Amino acid sequence: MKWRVGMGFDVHQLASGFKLWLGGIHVPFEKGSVGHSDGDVLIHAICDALFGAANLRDIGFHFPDTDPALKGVDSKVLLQKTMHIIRNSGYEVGNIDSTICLQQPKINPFIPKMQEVLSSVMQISIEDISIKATTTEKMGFVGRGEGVSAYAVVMLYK
Ligand SMILES: Nc1ccn([C@@H]2O[C@H](COP(=O)(O)O)[C@@H](O)[C@H]2O)c(=O)n1
Ligand SMILES: C[C@@]1(CO)OP(=O)(O)OP(=O)(O)OC[C@H]1O
Repeated sequence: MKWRVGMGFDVHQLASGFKLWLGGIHVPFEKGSVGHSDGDVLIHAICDALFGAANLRDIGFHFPDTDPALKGVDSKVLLQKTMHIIRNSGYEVGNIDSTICLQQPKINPFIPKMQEVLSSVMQISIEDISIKATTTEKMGFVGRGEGVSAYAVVMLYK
């Protein structure tokens, strides 16, 4: 069996008047993520980790932020399309580990639902999807509440 690792990282600005989408679910908060899409930073990091592991460029290559058809798109649709590309290349997902960097709100209570939604979209087991969270102890752009970032690591096999 051939195993390949990939990593993904993404950042989105947080601003009032936008919804906070994370891991495919809406997290109630006074600010939301700004993006060409719905700004789901965790899904974007996972897509980049998947593309990276398969050496298939990145999310912006496949889904350009200049494409008017993608304005406001649900990132779950992008993840579904990404999985299609990955499976068409002969790969299956081993497991995912990820970390969301967000000063507030606390997202631990939402993680089981995110795992459930991502499992359904990606057609992989919940047990293979790890989601963690950290603040940055009030330092930097995340700590000041100006943005949210996410890291993801994916193992693929074929
Ligand atoms: N947005 C967040 C950030 C963190 N958590 C949880 O709190 C723990 C402590 O965070 P520190 O940044 O102070 O280390 C962290 O391990 C997470 O379990 C969270 O739920 N949501
Ligand atoms: C998802 C895409 C496409 O709608 O747009 P954004 O929501 O701006 O997200 P980003 O992670 O900056 O880049 C990937 C884009 O191509």
